[in-house]
Amino acid sequence: MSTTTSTFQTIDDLESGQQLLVRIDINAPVEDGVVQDNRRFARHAETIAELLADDHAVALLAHQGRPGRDTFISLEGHADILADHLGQEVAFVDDTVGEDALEAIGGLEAGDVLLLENARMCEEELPEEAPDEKADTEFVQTLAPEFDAYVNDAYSAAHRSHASLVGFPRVLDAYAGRVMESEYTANSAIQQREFDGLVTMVLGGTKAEDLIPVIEEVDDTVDRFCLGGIVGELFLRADGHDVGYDVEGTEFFDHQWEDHADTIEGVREEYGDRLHLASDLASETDDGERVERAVAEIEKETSYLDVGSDTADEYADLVAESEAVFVKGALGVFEDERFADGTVAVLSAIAEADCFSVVGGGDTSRAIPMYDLEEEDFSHVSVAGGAYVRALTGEGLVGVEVLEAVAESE
Ligand SMILES: Nc1ncnc2c1ncn2[C@@H]1O[C@H](COP(=O)(O)OP(=O)(O)OP(=O)(O)O)[C@@H](O)[C@H]1O
Ligand SMILES: O=C(O)[C@H](O)COP(=O)(O)O
Repeated sequence: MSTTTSTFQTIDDLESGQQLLVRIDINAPVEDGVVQDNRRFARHAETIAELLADDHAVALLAHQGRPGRDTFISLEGHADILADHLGQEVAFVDDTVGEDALEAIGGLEAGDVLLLENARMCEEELPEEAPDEKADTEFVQTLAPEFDAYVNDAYSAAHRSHASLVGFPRVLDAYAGRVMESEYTANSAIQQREFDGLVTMVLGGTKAEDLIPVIEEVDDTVDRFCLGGIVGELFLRADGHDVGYDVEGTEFFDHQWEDHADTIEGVREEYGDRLHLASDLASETDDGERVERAVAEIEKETSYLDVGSDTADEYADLVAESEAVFVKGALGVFEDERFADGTVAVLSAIAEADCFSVVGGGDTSRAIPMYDLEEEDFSHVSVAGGAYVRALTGEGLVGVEVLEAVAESE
């Protein structure tokens, strides 16, 4: 693998004993309102431990979910998971930028860690705007003076132009943490690789809006795309099948369809045989059993939770004959064993094949330990999802670009 030298300052360049604002990405699965551990916590704990060992006081900024979704919750439970990984207390304050937050930050001493409340609970965090506009927000202007420097360890969120990611590095001296550094190096190197054999991209999960632009951008380098999850159903809908519609209170499909239907149509026409869609899907019966149905016989008023076994076999065969396989997003709701077949079939085929492979996604990468697969059987398992596939296209990540701009101006 070729090496890529980072062009930002890292925590190696920090003087000891400072008051630091550290952006991490512990956006994680939520089950019944309770946050679940994923690989991101352990990875960020390593950066934090290193900072504490260097006598810094650390305030952590992070987000969880998106407003309006049931994964949009407080970070209180995240502090406990992080504390377990870190082996020390992580204080939590249910405020991000108000008086309580400022008081908690003011009380920090060397070796302390404080997690601030979900940054997306601040109105100014989310709208995607240019870094300078984000730097001008009250959010950034209020918090920044409390700190000596800013560390961004959130590579997996670096594709978002949000205040906590791009605003602070415009006003504070800024450094990359260890996760930012290692994911940047690994993902940039992957983008530069060339393959003689077949390259397959397996795309699933819930965030179709992140994947559709990627499908267009990597057009020349990927020989076939295997689609599942929400993005797969949206393509089936474009094919005229009765799936890819919101039913039973889901909010995955219709808004993404409204935004991307034209692009999906265009991609279908242009890519033809290179696009592989599910030929069967799995859902749950009233008795809680998994049942499969051929796509031709699909019913509109049903939630489909996995690809069916014919599709899983087909995708596994395509993986087996590939020289390189890139996975982003799960083919089904693998957290429920009944709907893990598609995801596990593809991951197992990769683990058994002699191919170069990358599996990305904060949620998706959890399937590897969950189904007793070995991380060593994959070339790279990224804690990043949207950011990793965007990096594959060669497009810059705004959160990385602002760090590079700081380094250039030094
Ligand atoms: N048919 C489906 N219906 C509902 N959820 C699905 C379906 N198929 C897959 N999923 C969900 O997709 C999730 C994983 O993909 P997703 O793109 O949302 O996140 P990710 O892998 O963490 O990537 P990122 O890091 O970009 O968030 C899994 O948690 C899985 O339950
Ligand atoms: O999980 C992720 O991919 C990042 O935390 C970004 O989250 P978002 O897709 O909700 O912006």
